[in-house]
Amino acid sequence: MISIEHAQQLIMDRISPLEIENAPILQGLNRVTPENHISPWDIPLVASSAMDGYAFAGPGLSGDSMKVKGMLPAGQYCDEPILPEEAMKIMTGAPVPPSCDTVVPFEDVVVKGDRICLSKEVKRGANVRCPGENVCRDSVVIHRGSVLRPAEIGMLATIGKTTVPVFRRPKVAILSTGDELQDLGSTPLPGKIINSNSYSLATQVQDAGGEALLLGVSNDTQEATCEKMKEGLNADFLVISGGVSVGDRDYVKPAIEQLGGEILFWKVDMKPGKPVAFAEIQGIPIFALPGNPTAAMVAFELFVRPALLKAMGNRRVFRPKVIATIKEKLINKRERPHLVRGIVKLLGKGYEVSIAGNQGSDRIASLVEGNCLIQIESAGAFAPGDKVEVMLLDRGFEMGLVDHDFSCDGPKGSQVVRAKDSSLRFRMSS
Ligand SMILES: Nc1nc2c(c(=O)[nH]1)N[C@H]1C(S)=C(S)[C@@H](COP(=O)(O)OP(=O)(O)OC[C@H]3O[C@@H](n4cnc5c(N)ncnc54)[C@H](O)[C@@H]3O)O[C@H]1N2
Ligand code: MOO
Repeated sequence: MISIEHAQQLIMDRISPLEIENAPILQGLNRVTPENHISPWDIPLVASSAMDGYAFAGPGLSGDSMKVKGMLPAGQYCDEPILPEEAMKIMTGAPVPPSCDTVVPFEDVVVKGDRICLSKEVKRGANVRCPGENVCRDSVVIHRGSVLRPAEIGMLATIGKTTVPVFRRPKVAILSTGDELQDLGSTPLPGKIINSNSYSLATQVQDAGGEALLLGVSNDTQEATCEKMKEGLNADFLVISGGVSVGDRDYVKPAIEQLGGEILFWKVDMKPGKPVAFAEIQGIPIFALPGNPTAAMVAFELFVRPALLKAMGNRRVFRPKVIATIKEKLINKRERPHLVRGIVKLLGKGYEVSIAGNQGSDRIASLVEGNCLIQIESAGAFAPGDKVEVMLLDRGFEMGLVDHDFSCDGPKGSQVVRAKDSSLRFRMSS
């Protein structure tokens, strides 16, 4: 059994960034660009007004009077000379006429017929944006390796780009294994359950920026598992859930071997998620995650998400961690480090974390209610008030915006009930 960190290292060593493609800028969001982007022009291109007001040749003294020659809206250029003791009415963003260098806002003049009178002193150059002041021609405005957020997309548009080179999104095939699985849209028969992992894992892929391809379910035979896995080898990654432990019908490892794959590790010293395996078949990275829904999602967070982010050119691939004050006692009597699902809140005095209900590896409710993982080593113990490191799973919480409060009243006619083990409260219509 290897450590989480060692497993992550082995994975990262095997993942290289995918090819680069030119995407329309609207499809560049949250992706990484491998190139520096240089502005072909100055912004503003010519000196322009920062205020709605009057342009004139400055400076101006309080009481100075000027004749207003006309009006310049944004988008119109005027090279007509403006003489001393003359001014041009000008709107924000309009080019300042070449014979002017100063703008006085409307608020600082008194208008008398076709003349204005300055009500205070105006320094030369006031309220004028110089050429290149915002963006300088030939300067790098976005550096290679940047993640394109809305601000970067806006900057690309500012410098006239319609497309942007970005790393390709990985195609990630998702396969669930197990005779007990029924398709979504049916009601589970005794002994059966709905295949939920395909959907949680597919959306984790999407959330990371990848493209999920659902392969459906393979039955618990080695032949069926091999057949379905072969389909997944057309993708960039294959993520499998279930069938990777030591049960009589756990065929994922034998199927990988039958397909000539190399298993790089199996079993990580962690709970949930111990029986996770990482392999390669024909150069395609294969993640075999445990079937337990929470174990599968936690293992995805730790191992698959960073790999997908690296493939998309990201330098920061691991979730951020913060120090939080724990509200309850937490003890790990197990032999494995435990990744406890928690609820972290950003309060005025910093982060505070509580435990998200029952921590069974099957309890997806702990991830519905929770938004972070608290790692506690084997035989570790935290007392209320201790500072603990928590991994934020959720972007709202990176900014401390979301408050998971399940106690609010539901719609009229509904009542709040608790799941049997009180890990989650939810609403039921009466
Ligand atoms: N004797 C041992 N038994 C088990 C061990 C062990 O070390 N020795 N490890 C346990 C741990 S830890 C885990 S985790 C599970 C993982 O087992 P598998 O990966 O082989 O998963 P399955 O047995 O196929 O399923 C486990 C559980 O998850 C449910 N499941 C499976 N697929 C889905 C799906 N697509 N959607 C929703 N739920 C799913 C499945 O019905 C089982 O209840 O093994 C322990 N056993
Ligand atoms: O490690 Mo398992 O993942 O306990 O459920």
